[in-house]
Amino acid sequence: MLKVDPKKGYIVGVSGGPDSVYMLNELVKKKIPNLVIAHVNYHYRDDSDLDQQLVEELAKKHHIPYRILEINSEIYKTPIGNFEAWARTIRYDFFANTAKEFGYDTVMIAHNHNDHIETFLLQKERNNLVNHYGIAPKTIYGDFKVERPILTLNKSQILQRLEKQKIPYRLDSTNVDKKFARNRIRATLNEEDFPLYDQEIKIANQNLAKEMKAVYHYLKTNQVGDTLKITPLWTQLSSTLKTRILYVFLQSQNKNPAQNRKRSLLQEVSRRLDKSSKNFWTILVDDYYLMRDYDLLRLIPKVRLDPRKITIKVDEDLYLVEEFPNGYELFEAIKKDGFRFPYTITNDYQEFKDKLWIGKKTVKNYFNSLKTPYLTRYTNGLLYRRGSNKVLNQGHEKANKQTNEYGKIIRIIKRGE
Ligand SMILES: Nc1ncnc2c1ncn2[C@@H]1O[C@H](COP(=O)(O)OP(=O)(O)OP(=O)(O)O)[C@@H](O)[C@H]1O
Repeated sequence: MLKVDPKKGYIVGVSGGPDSVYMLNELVKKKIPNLVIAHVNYHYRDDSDLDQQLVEELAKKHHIPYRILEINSEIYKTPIGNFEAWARTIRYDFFANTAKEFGYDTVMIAHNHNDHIETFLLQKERNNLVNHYGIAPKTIYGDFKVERPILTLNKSQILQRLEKQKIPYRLDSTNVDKKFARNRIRATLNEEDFPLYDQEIKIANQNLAKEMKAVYHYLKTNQVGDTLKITPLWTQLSSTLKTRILYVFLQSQNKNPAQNRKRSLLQEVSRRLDKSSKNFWTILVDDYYLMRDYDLLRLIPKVRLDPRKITIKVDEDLYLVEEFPNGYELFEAIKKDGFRFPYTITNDYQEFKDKLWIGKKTVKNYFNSLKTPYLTRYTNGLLYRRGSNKVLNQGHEKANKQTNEYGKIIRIIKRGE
């Protein structure tokens, strides 16, 4: 059992199954004073009340405060996509709330050695991109820590000890409905092979740590917020490293595509980045775009690129220029043109790149000659008068901080002050 600090307070996740009942019993034996038991009754199975009953009895017997979360079974009338993931979020959020209530910062969970090995084999089989192989003894969930004190104990050891000490438990409810793949792996697992797997996991995690060093080295010099620079060095990196750099880049921006989508998406991005002839492409992922913009890879919320077209008919509409990052430039262009309303403004680059002209060039050729970033092309507004194909502004200028200031002026004009 991992070290437990008797001066600290802990939330203990007890399902009523053998692992968590054993863990709780060990903590009681160690006389850890500040424990709180947390149990979720999902009401997913008919006998889940018996699990809750056992947990409550244990809490009362050992004089440990406890919190129960009961899920209303009505919720199962509408289908829940990924049950495991949903149940986990409910559980961890409840643990977090309980920890907050008691002013503690750590939750104890009873994953065992078998869970650890099974997880690793599943990760390997699925070729998952992960932050750690197997189950980590300590992790972070939001503001609190998750510790797994019995991670080195085999299931058989736990069952034997429970048997020996005549400690009652409920059949591990959480395992009954475990996914097919895990059950298949479980059925073929032999605890005698665990030392071999442990060695394999150790090496896998060591290699991962080395890889992460290279990843951070690249990101340190080439990532600025939601933008990743693709340097000439990129093509020389191994495909594994490229995939992982992209993975960590997305994670750093809280963009985490579902596991089954992740690898294929990152491979696709990596493949496209290697085709250096294309300066621009986008891939829509959920509510954001991954955009190649010359030597940059950008993450952009979808709404930012939505094409818009507005008309400015009178003075009172002038404030609408603020909808575009180059609002200041647009206002200046209207002023220079002598306020000859109506004007149209659009950021629909795709639609107008060959139809509108800036000087002697089409918008597309004009921007290409200046190597204007595609983000600018798709967000900045182009100003023209209806019936004319002549753009009255330059459109390639970066977003201007003065926009707001001019916005104020525009509002003042609007109010006629
Ligand atoms: N209904 C529950 N109430 C309280 N604690 C629970 C409950 N279900 C699970 N736990 C805690 O989580 C541990 C792991 O349970 P289980 O193996 O079902 O989780 P998992 O789905 O593999 O992983 P995760 O803990 O990340 O959800 C249990 O031993 C117990 O400590």
